[in-house]
Amino acid sequence: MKECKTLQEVREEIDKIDDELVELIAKRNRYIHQAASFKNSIEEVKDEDRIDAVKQRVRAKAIELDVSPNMISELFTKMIDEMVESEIAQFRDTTNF
Ligand SMILES: O=C(O)C(=O)C[C@]1(C(=O)O)C=C[C@@H](O)C=C1
Repeated sequence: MKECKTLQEVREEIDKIDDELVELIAKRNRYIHQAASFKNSIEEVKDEDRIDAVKQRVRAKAIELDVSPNMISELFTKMIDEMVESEIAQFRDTTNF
């Protein structure tokens, strides 16, 4: 990690990380759309067991990296909720459900 000399430099680094985060979320979203094509029902699209497993995994990762697990849980809950809705919309579009 870079040792910054000024607040301006810190903010430039934060901006770069924010761009990377958004790019990664967009990439995750594209995989969500691929996932829809492997599913045969709305129950499969909204797979509660898998959602729980994802959330548990990222909570454990947050603890390992010393980041608030509650913050990570909230971020992932919001992100997955939105992605499930968009996966359902895509599923309905492609299956005329
Ligand atoms: O793993 C899947 O089946 C996905 O579609 C991905 C994902 C996720 O966002 O992680 C989204 C919807 C599912 O309900 C479960 C998990």
